[in-house]
Amino acid sequence: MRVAVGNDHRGVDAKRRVLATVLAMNDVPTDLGTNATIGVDYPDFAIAVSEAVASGQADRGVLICATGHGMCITANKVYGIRAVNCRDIVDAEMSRTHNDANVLCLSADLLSEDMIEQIVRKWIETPFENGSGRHARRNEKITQYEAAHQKK
Ligand SMILES: O=C(CO)[C@H](O)[C@H](O)[C@H](O)COP(=O)(O)O
Repeated sequence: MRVAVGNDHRGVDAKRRVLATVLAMNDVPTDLGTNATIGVDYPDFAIAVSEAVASGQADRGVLICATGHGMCITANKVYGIRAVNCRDIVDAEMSRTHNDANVLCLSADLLSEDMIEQIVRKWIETPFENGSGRHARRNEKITQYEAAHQKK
């Protein structure tokens, strides 16, 4: 699996753990930055990662900022992105089984690096469940709304 990874200045150390985790799972990470610890703007990196996923250059994306909120808000503006902010492995698992989430957002400030590794592992290894079609039907409703209201 190809995994695009991005972060703001608050997520540089946590991003290194994410990259190492993805590699250890024999998946292929791409670091879309930043490696700067001076203040940057999280939307720049959320958009880069989300567009990589939306265009098919990456299969999934992982984004890290102080809380994960700013990354998640931004990522969900990109057509086709289902981004979630996960704080534990139940969040990670259900966001895959029920929501088919394709971008994972993480808090660098509120999660330990060990917890980040556990979340990333669970989120990458968990397949979409479909749920006798009900999860796919709900995702399709989101996609239809998104397509109908897309502005050029
Ligand atoms: O969007 C966020 C918070 O909701 C992100 O966590 C950012 O990392 C955070 O806002 C950055 O804050 P800073 O004071 O500029 O370091």
